[in-house]
Amino acid sequence: MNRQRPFLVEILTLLALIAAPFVLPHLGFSPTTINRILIWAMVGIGFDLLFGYTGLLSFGQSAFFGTGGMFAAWLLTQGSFTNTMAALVVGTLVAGVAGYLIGLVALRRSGIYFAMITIAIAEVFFYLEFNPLAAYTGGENGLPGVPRPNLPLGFTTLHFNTHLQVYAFIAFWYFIGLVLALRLVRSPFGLVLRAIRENPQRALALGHNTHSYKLAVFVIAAMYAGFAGGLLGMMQGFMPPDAFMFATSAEIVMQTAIGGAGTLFGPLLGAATWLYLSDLFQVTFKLGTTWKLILGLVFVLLVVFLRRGIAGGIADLYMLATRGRGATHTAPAAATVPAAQRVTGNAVALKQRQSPAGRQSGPILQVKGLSKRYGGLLANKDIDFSVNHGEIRGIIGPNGAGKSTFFKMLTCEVEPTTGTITFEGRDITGMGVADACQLGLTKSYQINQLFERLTVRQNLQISALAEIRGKFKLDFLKSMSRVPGLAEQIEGTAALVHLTHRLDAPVSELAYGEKRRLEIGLALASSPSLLLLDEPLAGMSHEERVETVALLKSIAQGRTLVVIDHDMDSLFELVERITVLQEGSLLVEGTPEEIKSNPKVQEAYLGGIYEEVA
Ligand SMILES: Nc1ncnc2c1ncn2[C@@H]1O[C@H](COP(=O)(O)OP(=O)(O)OP(=O)(O)O)[C@@H](O)[C@H]1O
Repeated sequence: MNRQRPFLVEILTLLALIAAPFVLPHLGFSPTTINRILIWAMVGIGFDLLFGYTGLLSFGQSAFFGTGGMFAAWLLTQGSFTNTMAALVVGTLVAGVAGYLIGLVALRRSGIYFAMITIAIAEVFFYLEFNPLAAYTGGENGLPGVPRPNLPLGFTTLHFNTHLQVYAFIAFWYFIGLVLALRLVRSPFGLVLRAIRENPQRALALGHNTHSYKLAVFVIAAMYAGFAGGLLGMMQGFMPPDAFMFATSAEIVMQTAIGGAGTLFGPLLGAATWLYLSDLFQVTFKLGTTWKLILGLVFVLLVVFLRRGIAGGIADLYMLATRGRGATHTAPAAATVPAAQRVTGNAVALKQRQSPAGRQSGPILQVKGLSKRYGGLLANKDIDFSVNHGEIRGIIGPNGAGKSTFFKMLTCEVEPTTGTITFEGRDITGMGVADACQLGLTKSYQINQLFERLTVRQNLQISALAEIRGKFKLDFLKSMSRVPGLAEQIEGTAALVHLTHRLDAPVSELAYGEKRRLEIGLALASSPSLLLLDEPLAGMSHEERVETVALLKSIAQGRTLVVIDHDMDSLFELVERITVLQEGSLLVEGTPEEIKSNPKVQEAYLGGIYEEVA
C-alpha cells in the first residue's frame, strides 16, 4: 500500500493525531488517558522494534523508561535545568547508555535466557531506584515538581500548560518517533533486523554481524523508552517510582501483543485498548479490585482470537476487502510457468567478486591436516584438500562420512580441532562465519535455511546487502532503493535461479523445488568467489533434479564451486574432479572416470552399487 502511495501512512497518522483530542473524549477517553496512551505507545514503538521486528523479547523496558524519566526529572527538579527539551534529550541519552551496557550483557544469550536476564535487570533497577539512589529519585515518593514542557526557540519560548497543549507536545514527539521507526523498518538496517528474527544463524552466515545489529536495536528501544519516561514526568508534573516496576514492562509486552507485534501501530492500538478498558472498569463501572480479573479475561480473548493483534486483524480485513474487489494479483506458481518463458540464467550477467590479489588461477582454497572431534567421535581426520580458481569439484561419501562437517569448517561455522584453512592466500582458520562470507566464501545448505515469512526479493536482498554494505552499518534512515547496485544484484540472482516471476511471493508459499533454488540464490546473491553447495539436489523429484543440474551448470560458468551430493550421475555430469571421503578421511581424488573405475572407491565406498547403476 505504502510503496504505491508514499507517506500515506504518515499522513493518515498525522490526521488521526490532530483529530484525537477532539474525537476521543466523546468516546469516553479522558485527556490524561489520551496523553498516557501516546507515552505508552512511544515505549511500545521501541519495544516493537526489539520484539516484533528483531524477535528479542525484553521484559526490561521499565528500567529504561524509569532511567530516562528519572534523569530528566532530576535535572529539572534538583539540577539547574530549566530547558525541558534539553532534559529530555539528556535523559534519553542516559537511557541509551544504560541500554548499551545492559545489552552487552543480556545479548550474550538468546530466547528465554535473554528474556530472563532482562527481568533480572528490571528488578535490579527497581531496587537501585528505591534504595541506594533514593536521595536522587525520591524513593517510593518519586520526584514531584517536574515542570510542564517548554520549547525555547531563541526568539521566544513556547510553554505547554493545558491538557491540549501538553497533548500537542507529546503527539508531536510521538509522530517524530513513529516516522523515524517507519523509516528504520523500511531501511536496509530494518531488513537485517527481520532476518535476525526469522533465522539468526542464516543472517550471520550471510555475513551480517548479528550481535551488533541486536545491540543497536536494544539501544534504540532503550532510548524510545527513556524519552517516553521524560514525557511522563512532564505530563504528570511528577515522576512516579512505579515507572521502574516490572509491571510496567509486562504492560508494554501485553499491549504490543494485543495491538499486533511487528506493525509499529500495534503498541498504540494496544495501549489505547488497555488504558481505555482499565478506565472503564475502574472509573465508570467502579468494579473495585475485580477490574483486573475482567481485564485479564478480555485480553486472553483478544490474544486468542486475534493472533496477529488488532493491527493484524485490521490488515487481514483490508486484504479481504481488496481481494474481494479483485485488487490482489497472485503470482503464478512455478509449475504453471512454461520453462521456455522462464528467464534463463545467462540472460542477466551477475556481478562476480574479484580476487583480492587479482588472481584468477592457482588455488583459491587450501586445507592442511583438517580434523574435527566431537567428544569421542572424529568426524574429520587429517584432511588435505585444495581447489583451484574456476574449478568445479564434487565431494562424495556415504552417510556420516563427514562431508557436511568438512563444509562447516570451510565456511568457519565450526572451528576445526586441528589443521589450517587458507582462502585466497589468507589464513581463515577460526575466523567467524560472517567474516568468511564477507571474504567471499559461503555455502547453500542441505536443509533450507530461508527467511520464511519474508518474500523471495527480501531474502535475496538480505544476502546482497551484506556484500554491498559490509558486516554492520547504521543506515537506518536510508531507503532500500538508494542502496547502490542492490536492484541489479537481486534481478540478476533471481534470473539465474529462475525465480524472477516469484520475487514478491512470500517464501512460505513457494513449492519445494523453488525453495531449493532460492537456497542456492541466497548464497549466490552474496557474490561468492567460492560457493559450496551442500546436497543441492536433496529431496528433489527426477524432473526437478534435471532442472537443477542445468541450473548448476549455468551457475558454474566463471565460478568456483564445490558440490556435495549423493546423486552420482548428476554429480559426475557436473564436476571436473571428485574427492571421496570415507569415515572422516580423504580416501581418493580424481576425475569422474577415475573415480568410477577406482577399485578402492567401488569396494570401500560404493560397495559395487555404482557398478550396478552404471
Ligand atoms: N554437532 C555434532 N555433534 C556431534 N556429532 C556430530 C555433530 N555433527 C556431526 N556429527 C557426527 O559427525 C559424523 C559426520 O557427520 P556429517 O553430517 O558431517 O556426515 P555427512 O557425510 O555429511 O553425512 P550425510 O551424508 O548423512 O549428510 C556423524 O557421525 C555425525 O553423527
